[in-house]
Amino acid sequence: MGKEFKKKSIVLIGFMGAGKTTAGELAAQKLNWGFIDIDQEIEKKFGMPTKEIFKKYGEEAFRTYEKNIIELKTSEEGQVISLGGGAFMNEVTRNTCLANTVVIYLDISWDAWKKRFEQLVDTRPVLQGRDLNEIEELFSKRRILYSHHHFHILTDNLSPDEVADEIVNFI
Ligand SMILES: Nc1ncnc2c1ncn2[C@@H]1O[C@H](COP(=O)(O)OP(=O)(O)O)[C@@H](O)[C@H]1O
Ligand SMILES: O=C(O)C1=C[C@@H](OP(=O)(O)O)[C@@H](O)[C@H](O)C1
Ligand SMILES: [Mg+2]
Repeated sequence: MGKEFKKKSIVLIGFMGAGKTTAGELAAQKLNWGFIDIDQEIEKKFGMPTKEIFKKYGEEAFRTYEKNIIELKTSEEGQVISLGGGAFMNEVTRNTCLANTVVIYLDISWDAWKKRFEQLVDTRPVLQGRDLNEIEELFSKRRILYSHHHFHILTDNLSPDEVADEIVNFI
C-alpha cells in the first residue's frame, strides 16, 4: 500500500461578515474536503447561538472554548476551517494556525463592509451596543493581526462562489 496523501487544512480568517462561513463551505465542496465552522462547533457544544452564549456565559467563556476547539480541529488534515472574526486575536490560535495550516485572509474594505452591517447586526454579539465609529475602530485594530496570513483575497467585488474559486485555485 502506498502512503496516503494528507493535505494541510485551510483556515479562513477575516472580519465578521467577510464571508468566511459562506465561501468556506463552498470551497470545501469544490475541493471535496471536510468543512468545519468553528462558531457552529461552539454553538453545538453550548446548544445555543453565539449571541446567547455571550449573554449567558460571557465572552471569556466563549473565547476559551473557541481557542480549545481551534487547537483540536487544526490538528486534522484536509479540512476547510472557518474561524470567527475574533479568534485570530488570540496569540496561541494565531501561532497554531500559521504553523500547522494554510491561513487565508478574506479581506473586505470598510466601505464594502458598511453595506453588510444591517445583515449582520442581529446575530453578531460583538456588534451589540457599538456605533459605526466604534466598529470601524475595531475593524482597523483587527486588520493589523489579520496581516499575518499565507494568502490574501480581497472579496469586495467577488461573489461567494468566486471567493471559493480563488481559495481552490490557490490550493
Ligand atoms: N462575497 C460576498 N458577497 C456578498 N455577500 C456575501 C459574500 N460573502 C458572504 N456574504 C453575505 O454576508 C453575510 C455574512 O457572511 P458569512 O459567511 O456569515 O461571513 P463570516 O463567516 O465571515 O462572518 C451573509 O449574509 C452572506 O450571505
Ligand atoms: O468577530 C468576532 O469577535 C466574532 C465573530 C463571529 O464570527 P464571524 O466572523 O463568522 O461572524 C463569532 O465568532 C462571534 O460572534 C464573535
Ligand atoms: Mg462565520
